[in-house]
Amino acid sequence: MAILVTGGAGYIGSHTCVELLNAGYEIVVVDNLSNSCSESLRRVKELTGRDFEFYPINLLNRQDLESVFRQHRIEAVIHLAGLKAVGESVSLPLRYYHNNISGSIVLCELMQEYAVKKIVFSSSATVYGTSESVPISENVPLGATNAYGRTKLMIEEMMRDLHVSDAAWSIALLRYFNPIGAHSSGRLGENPNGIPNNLMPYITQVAVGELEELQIYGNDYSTLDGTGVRDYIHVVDLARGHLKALEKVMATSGVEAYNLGTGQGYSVLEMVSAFERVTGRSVPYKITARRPGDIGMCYSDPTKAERELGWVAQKGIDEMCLDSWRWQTYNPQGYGIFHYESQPVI
Ligand SMILES: NC(=O)c1ccc[n+]([C@@H]2O[C@H](COP(=O)([O-])OP(=O)(O)OC[C@H]3O[C@@H](n4cnc5c(N)ncnc54)[C@H](O)[C@@H]3O)[C@@H](O)[C@H]2O)c1
Ligand SMILES: O=c1ccn([C@@H]2O[C@H](COP(=O)(O)OP(=O)(O)O[C@H]3O[C@H](CO)[C@H](O)[C@H](O)[C@H]3O)[C@@H](O)[C@H]2O)c(=O)[nH]1
Repeated sequence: MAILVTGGAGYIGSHTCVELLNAGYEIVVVDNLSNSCSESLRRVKELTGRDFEFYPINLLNRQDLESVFRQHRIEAVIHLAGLKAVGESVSLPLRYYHNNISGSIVLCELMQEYAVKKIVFSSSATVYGTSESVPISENVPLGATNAYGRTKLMIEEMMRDLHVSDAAWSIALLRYFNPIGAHSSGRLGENPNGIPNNLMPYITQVAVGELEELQIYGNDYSTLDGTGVRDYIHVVDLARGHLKALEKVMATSGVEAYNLGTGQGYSVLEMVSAFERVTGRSVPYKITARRPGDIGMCYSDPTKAERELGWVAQKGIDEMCLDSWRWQTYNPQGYGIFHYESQPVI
């Protein structure tokens, strides 16, 4: 029996594969490499000393995906595959609805057909929309402010309806806060395409000299120093949260949402100074206008995950900064320029 990991070649997926393999699970990975490359999976194998099947397929291709269900006895699915760039989702909404929602529908249809009814889904704190009553717990009203966020909300709703239709479904909706950091080996990390949108990859690229300076989007929020506050979580802690959620969905049925965050908020300026302190590098910055759509403060109440999954984030901000920096310095070009067609078969 194996765990099917969709989007396993990506940032969070590759770290989750390492944790699954280290915990002794058999895995099967599917990923169309639209935002990743198979080098990450080669490194997952190297780091864990374990082998697994990888299928470079698109979830939207039902025949291809069905062949995976036919060839393997899948016990449960960890569904991370999806497009995630907020700005792009605003300009290309159909691409996001089609990829994320249709991909999830095809996956769930096949799961139903093959009687696999256990799934851990990558949702996001983005489903809390503009809610700023921190800390944010799972039961506050949901909303989304962009097409990407709406795909997450819709998939959550679709999965709830699946459980209404058949109580045997067992579903964990994991609402990630802000994943940063990298594997401590420096071999796996986030590999953004082009200029990063997110704070930590931008900071590391400034520190390494690839980008000139960080722009801090606004210092007039009602936070301790006026800059935006977020709940940064180490990607390895996040990956371990998937294992805890997996144990839960394997043991029970039902549908539950869980925040995966540390419960602690850090401002942009706090992040910059933590990074500078830990790495000894300076991060020049300038304060600019607020970024449209941003909120001032967002951090989790993670107590439900602790209570029901037995999961607590362990890694602090220093380790997050150091691991992000190690990844950046060891891999200045990320995984390099990889083209799916030219990849060796692994
Ligand atoms: N990184 C974050 O800040 C964050 C926050 C909240 C939620 N999430 C969600 O977590 C999941 C993983 O995020 P990530 O940061 O690892 O992103 P990522 O882009 O690194 O990984 C997603 C993977 O899914 C693959 N993929 C996309 N569409 C596919 C399709 N139709 N068929 C097969 N594979 C497909 C991509 O090639 C990529 O490898 C995503 O669903 C994302 O929306 C991420
Ligand atoms: O160059 C930058 C980048 C970011 N920021 C600031 O840094 C903080 C974090 O920004 P990120 O872009 O790293 O993260 P967000 O919280 O804006 O968004 C992320 O987390 C959300 C969930 O909370 C969604 O999942 C979303 O998809 C994901 O990108 C914000 O205050 C932002 O204004 C800057 O000042 N300069």
